[in-house]
Amino acid sequence: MSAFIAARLRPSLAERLADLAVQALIDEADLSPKPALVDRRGSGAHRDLDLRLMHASARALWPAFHAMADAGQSLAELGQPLRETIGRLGREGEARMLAVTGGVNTHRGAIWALGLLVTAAALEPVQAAPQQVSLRAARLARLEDRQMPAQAPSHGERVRQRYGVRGAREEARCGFPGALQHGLPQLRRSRAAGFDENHAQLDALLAIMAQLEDTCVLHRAGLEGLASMQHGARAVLQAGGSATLAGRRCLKALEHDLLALNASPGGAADLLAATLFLDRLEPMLGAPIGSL
Ligand SMILES: CC(C)(COP(=O)(O)OP(=O)(O)OC[C@H]1O[C@@H](n2cnc3c(N)ncnc32)[C@H](O)[C@@H]1O)[C@@H](O)C(=O)NCCC(=O)NCCS
Ligand SMILES: Nc1ncnc2c1ncn2[C@@H]1O[C@H](COP(=O)(O)OP(=O)(O)OP(=O)(O)O)[C@@H](O)[C@H]1O
Repeated sequence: MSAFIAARLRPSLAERLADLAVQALIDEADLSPKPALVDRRGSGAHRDLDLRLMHASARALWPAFHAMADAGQSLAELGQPLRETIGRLGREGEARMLAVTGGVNTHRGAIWALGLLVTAAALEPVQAAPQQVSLRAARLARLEDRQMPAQAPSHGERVRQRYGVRGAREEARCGFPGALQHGLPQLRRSRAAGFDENHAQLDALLAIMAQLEDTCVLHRAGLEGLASMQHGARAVLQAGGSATLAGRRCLKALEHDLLALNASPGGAADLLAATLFLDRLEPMLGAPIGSL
């Protein structure tokens, strides 16, 4: 193969970042057994979601992530034009998601979190450590999007007003502490303890759930649901994590409690996808191009 053809077959940076984001969404959806969320076993607490829909939605978002990465590279400056461009691309991504799912919200929070992270990664791919990328994503999230159309209050908006919690916007503006301070450290601790990747990822999800003010849970199950999620997740980790017999017993109890309350930790699931993206980003960018 000539060097010219080989160069044309290499995936671009934007393509690799979109691949990584979509893969993080697919892996998050597939991870099982997640308490009350869509996974390989079923739909959890959801009546309008299933695994096939989550996969179709994740794949349909590839062009949106690609366009955000492209914008990061071409505008090349962390400022208002980039913020407003990715705001528009994020809304177009949501519209595409809704078209593919027949109006069901499969990935609203995930488009927001991963969209910011993909853009932040594309801006300065040589500074790809989780801390560096999430800091740039936070700076983007803190900029106002003046083009944002007025909308009816979202579930998150209503919950924020009712309970005074922070929600998805603030989580991003603070640099995704759920992923950086809880998900990622737990993922790496569980791997270091010798647990397999599936259990390490489940433990990472539980570490996020143990402290997050998840507006999905608050919307469906109020403060009682939030307390159940946080205490139940903490109990699994304190029992030794999802790989141990005692931990698995607690995980079953947690799922039982969440299903009884119709609560589903969708925000924590989004932050697990963000955790997986950040965990894989630096190794992927350091690898020779085309090796993904
Ligand atoms: C910020 C978003 C998520 C809206 O948030 P809001 O809380 O108002 O809406 P809503 O309740 O519909 O969805 C929030 C979603 O975030 C996730 N979530 C819930 N709680 C949390 C939390 N504490 N932390 C992080 N994510 C959470 C859940 O998946 C939930 O479904 C987003 O849709 C948005 O405003 N996008 C605008 C387009 C944009 O600017 N995009 C930028 C580049 S992607
Ligand atoms: N595996 C998963 N299972 C369920 N939800 C998930 C999963 N992964 C991520 N999520 C997130 O959860 C959110 C969907 O939750 P939910 O259906 O409670 O939201 P909603 O549309 O606000 O509420 P409702 O469907 O109760 O009216 C999505 O924004 C999505 O990003």
